[in-house]
Amino acid sequence: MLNHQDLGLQDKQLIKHFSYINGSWHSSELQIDVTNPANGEVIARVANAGVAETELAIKSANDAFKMWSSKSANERAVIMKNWFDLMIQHQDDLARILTLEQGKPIAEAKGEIAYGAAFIEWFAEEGKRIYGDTIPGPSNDKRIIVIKQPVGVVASITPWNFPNAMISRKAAAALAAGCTFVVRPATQTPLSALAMAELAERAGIPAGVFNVVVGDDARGMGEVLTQHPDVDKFTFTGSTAVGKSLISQCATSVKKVSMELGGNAPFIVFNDADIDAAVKGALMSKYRNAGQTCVCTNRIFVQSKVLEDFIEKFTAAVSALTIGDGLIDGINIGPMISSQAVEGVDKLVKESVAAGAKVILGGEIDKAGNAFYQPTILTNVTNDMPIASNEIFGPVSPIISFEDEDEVITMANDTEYGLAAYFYARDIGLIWRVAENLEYGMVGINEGAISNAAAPFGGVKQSGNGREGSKYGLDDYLEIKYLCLGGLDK
Ligand SMILES: NC(=O)C1=CN([C@@H]2O[C@H](COP(=O)(O)OP(=O)(O)OC[C@H]3O[C@@H](n4cnc5c(N)ncnc54)[C@H](OP(=O)(O)O)[C@@H]3O)[C@@H](O)[C@H]2O)C=CC1
Ligand SMILES: O=C(O)[C@H](O)CS(=O)(=O)O
Repeated sequence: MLNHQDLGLQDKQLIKHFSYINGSWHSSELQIDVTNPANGEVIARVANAGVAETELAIKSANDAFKMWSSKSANERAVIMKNWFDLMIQHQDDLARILTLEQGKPIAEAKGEIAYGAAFIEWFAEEGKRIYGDTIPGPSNDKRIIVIKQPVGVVASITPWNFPNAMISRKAAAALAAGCTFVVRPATQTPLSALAMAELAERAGIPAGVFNVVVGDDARGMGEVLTQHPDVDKFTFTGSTAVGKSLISQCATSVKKVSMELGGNAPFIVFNDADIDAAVKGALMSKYRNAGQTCVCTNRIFVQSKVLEDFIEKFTAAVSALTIGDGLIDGINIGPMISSQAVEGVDKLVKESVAAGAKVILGGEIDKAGNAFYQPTILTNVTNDMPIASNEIFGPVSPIISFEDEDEVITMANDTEYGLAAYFYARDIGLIWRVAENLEYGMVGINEGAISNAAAPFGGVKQSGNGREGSKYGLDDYLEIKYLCLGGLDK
């Protein structure tokens, strides 16, 4: 196992080994090996918390709720701004920790830290704008008043692919609303979450307000987080399959729920598109994080007149991508999260080739190691092939040709998912018709990178419910209370 000196951090105190509960580090036997997916090296060992620690974290959050929610929005904003400043100040170390445990290229990891911190900055300010209403009543002896109040204790479970930003996207809104927060991060990537807790403590976030419980008993800890009577809201980011199970667990106590789940994004190139811009957008939306994002392009639809031109230019661009250890400057494609994930992607490719798809680039596990999959392009793909009907979650571009607008909208919508979609066109009538007819929560028009703190991130159909980021992102952490003030005519 590497010791802290080998991790190359400026601030070695950012590597934490124990869950953070009620403002203290809960020591117990170090049982979970955190490994670098690029080489399988153990970079740290962390304590394996479980149900008991999860219950303690919920109790701590519940005990802290009155204190935190009674602070003014300004008071909370000052503390959150400290947290934002510390995240930015330690951006390089946080990015290095992230790449070491998750694998993404260091430039992307730095981008994730800035993206994650942006939610803290955004919601520190947004918390000051939690407005209520007065509504003209049915008679002059009454007044109708609406106030908004924090829902209470928020529990969350987050995935490995964005181990910093998926936590801050939730915690920032929760804390700004006056809620307290418990997160159980993915077992493979706990270090980013624990580093966030270290900086939260330094920022002055009071004990019990932000808690991180790390453990490999996902199911047992999840049952507590979704069913404990002191949890008022549950929020999850991860696969649709797990999300469905968690929603049903929340039903037992009718908890507020928000879900950011899987996707199957279409990327449509129309005949009148700027092909160079479309190639750039497809590269960004497909190969970010080695294709391991829920908003990654999953199917590329190209209209027949521009098919050959697009394939030629896109193939040249993908061929230029470099694959290797994410810590090496200039690497575009790091390892996937595990060799098992690589095998899953390779299986989809091989099954689709057997069904008639053609590999024109890549299509194999890379010589860099068993967690590396070559940036791949398949042509002659149909919408019913495994590579098109499944969420790939890997660096593979299936290209499907089409003739007309109605045909491609039908194919693009033919999925249970509805998270992100993208298309490139210039005719304004076409743009409006396609934007309105795509059944997705987010649509990139002549743009392949659409995620930012100001925008409402979320999906429809089986990609989830609720929105994260933007002014809408607070709604999931607030309750509306109606006050009827009567007897005013005396
Ligand atoms: N919509 C969005 O914003 C996002 C969606 N996703 C989707 O998630 C999938 C890939 O991410 P991945 O992490 O593999 O997804 P998973 O759903 O397998 O895991 C997500 C989290 O849920 C935990 N978990 C798994 N099973 C259970 C359970 N039965 N009870 C409680 N918790 C559980 C995992 O813990 P552990 O790690 O210990 O297994 C992890 O922390 C893809 O479908 C992707 O689209 C991912 C990121 C963002
Ligand atoms: O987990 C994910 O896939 C993220 O939500 C994608 S993004 O927010 O970084 O675009």
